[in-house]
Amino acid sequence: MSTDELISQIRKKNSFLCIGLDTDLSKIPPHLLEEADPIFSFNKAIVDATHHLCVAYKPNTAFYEACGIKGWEALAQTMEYINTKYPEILTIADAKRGDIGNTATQYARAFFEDLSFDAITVAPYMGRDSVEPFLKFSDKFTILLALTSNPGAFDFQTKRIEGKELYKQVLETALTYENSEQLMFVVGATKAEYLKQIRAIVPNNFLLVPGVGAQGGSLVEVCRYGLTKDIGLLINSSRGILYASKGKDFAAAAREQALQLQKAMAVEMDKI
Ligand SMILES: O=C(O)c1cc(=O)[nH]c(=O)n1[C@@H]1O[C@H](COP(=O)(O)O)[C@@H](O)[C@H]1O
Repeated sequence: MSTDELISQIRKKNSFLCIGLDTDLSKIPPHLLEEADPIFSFNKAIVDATHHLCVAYKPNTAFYEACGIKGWEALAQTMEYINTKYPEILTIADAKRGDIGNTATQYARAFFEDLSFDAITVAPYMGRDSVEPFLKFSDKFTILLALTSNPGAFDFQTKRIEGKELYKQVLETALTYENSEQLMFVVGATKAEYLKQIRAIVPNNFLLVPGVGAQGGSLVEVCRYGLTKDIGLLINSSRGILYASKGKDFAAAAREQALQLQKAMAVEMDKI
């Protein structure tokens, strides 16, 4: 998927919502546990109930890997379902990979070729040769962690090295990578006050912003400095949507939560 196609989907749906498919067997409605593949059944119901309100789905691979082969199969089935039934929707593998070049190439093949994801989250710590193998896939996005939503973000990311915060150096250096126009950056919604400075460094790249809802980030605050004339934002919510109800109405409850976020996004888009 190209950036232009993503922007056109956002304008069509009046939404820049990304729904995180962090499917946790201990949190899904108990009646689904009787099904042959509870993870896929849950994801299918969530996707069918919310696809018109969002432009991206982001399965976090940890939740699938934790279930072994069955989890991996459920992830593959979920991807096949979304890509077949809703091909216009961006799919993000939240895998947070990062390794030396030849290994990075295998990660890229696993998620872009085998599972047909449109994008993957990548940790920048190992530098250029660990990121560029992902960027070689021309129709795919590589989403680099810049300033994350968790408290531990202050351990390293905001520390100054030679006078400049590490997350700023990540942004600036990543822009020198080959095919950097295919980069997006992760900025936590809990760090909204940093967005003005971040936008000054990366005015054009999309930002993936997790941390609204369960982690306490504010959508309005994120939009204040993050939104650009070409939108430039994907705001993610996982638990706040997926687990709105543990009853048989879980998909309708998820749709309602997604609708509230979509409506708030439409208001923000009207301001630009
Ligand atoms: O890369 C991510 O998606 C990510 C980066 C970050 O800084 N913070 C963060 O919460 N995430 C992911 O975004 C999702 C947030 O989930 P909720 O807090 O339930 O909405 C989880 O899958 C996290 O792993």
